[in-house]
Amino acid sequence: MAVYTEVSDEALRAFLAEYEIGGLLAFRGIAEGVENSNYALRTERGDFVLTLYERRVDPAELPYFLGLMDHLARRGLACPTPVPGRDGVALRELAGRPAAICTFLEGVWPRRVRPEHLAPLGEALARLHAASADFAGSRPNALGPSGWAPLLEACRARGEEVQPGLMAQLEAQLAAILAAWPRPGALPAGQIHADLFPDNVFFLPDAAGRPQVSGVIDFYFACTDLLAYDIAVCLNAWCFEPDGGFNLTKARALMGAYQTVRPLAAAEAAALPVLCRGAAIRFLLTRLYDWTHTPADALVTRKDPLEYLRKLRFFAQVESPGAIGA
Ligand SMILES: Nc1ncnc2c1ncn2[C@@H]1O[C@H](COP(=O)(O)OP(=O)(O)OP(=O)(O)O)[C@@H](O)[C@H]1O
Ligand SMILES: N[C@@H](CCO)C(=O)O
Repeated sequence: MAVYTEVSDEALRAFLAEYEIGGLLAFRGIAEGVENSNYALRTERGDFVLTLYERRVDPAELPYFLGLMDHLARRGLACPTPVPGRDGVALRELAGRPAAICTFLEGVWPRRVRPEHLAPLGEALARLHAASADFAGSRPNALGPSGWAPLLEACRARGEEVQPGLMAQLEAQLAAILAAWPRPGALPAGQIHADLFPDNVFFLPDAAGRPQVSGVIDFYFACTDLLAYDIAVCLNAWCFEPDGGFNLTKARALMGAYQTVRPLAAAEAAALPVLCRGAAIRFLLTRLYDWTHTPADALVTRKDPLEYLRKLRFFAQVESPGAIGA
């Protein structure tokens, strides 16, 4: 489910008349994703994705997201490129919602992550960081360290229903993470994706059958924060096996390929364990919030918060960055 706003054939044709992308041949709602309404469009000029921005996206932040995608695409990163209308404006309105059309990216995201995915992922992430170095915009990370305590409070009333004792554990973990968090200015910062999970990275095989990144999507959590925090998000999202075990081979492949493009400073490598704990508690808390605030019969699939409690515990006992591939 991710078509909250229905668009009639007629309204879409009128909307497309504002663009120079040819006449509409076909369109369909895209079921994946939970935040926004997405439609795949085929026009006389090719394939596109139409997004109508829904409740959780602040319209004032859309110029940052679209500007960043445009900037990265111009620098050769395979990410959706916002398509402007005839008047040069990409952010428009359709069916009462802010809306934009972006280029369609080929490829599929890995349902099962294999070690071969990690090097192309690491290289793509480092290229994203390098390519955004001269991007002029900025956006504070609303889901960064200063947002975690308020999120925890918002979960307090019902968090214990998920697991008894959970809130006390999270409080202790959060206090330890915040105490060890890098001071402002201590590590390189820039534009980060901040949600680079497997379902946001498309792959296609090269001539030898090896997976290559064909697209990075969903920049709607992107923000200005520590670059190494993006690596920490990936270590959480890509390097654990279904049985809960941490896969060091995957982590090393990710880190090694990242560093062929942007070598980590010693301070970044040293901070990686606490950044991983921070990333784990971020996804734990947003999942816990959704779990405790979304009715069980809602159309949206709730994600398991406890998966991230296990990851948080793993990273809390890591003693050296080498144990997680740095
Ligand atoms: N530019 C694109 N090219 C090809 N497919 C795309 C593109 N953008 C989105 N999609 C498809 O739409 C689906 C949903 O997109 P996306 O992940 O951005 O949704 P969302 O609802 O905004 O975010 P979330 O994943 O956070 O719920 C993707 O899984 C993908 O199948
Ligand atoms: N990727 C996130 C959802 C969007 O932030 C998760 O798996 O919890």
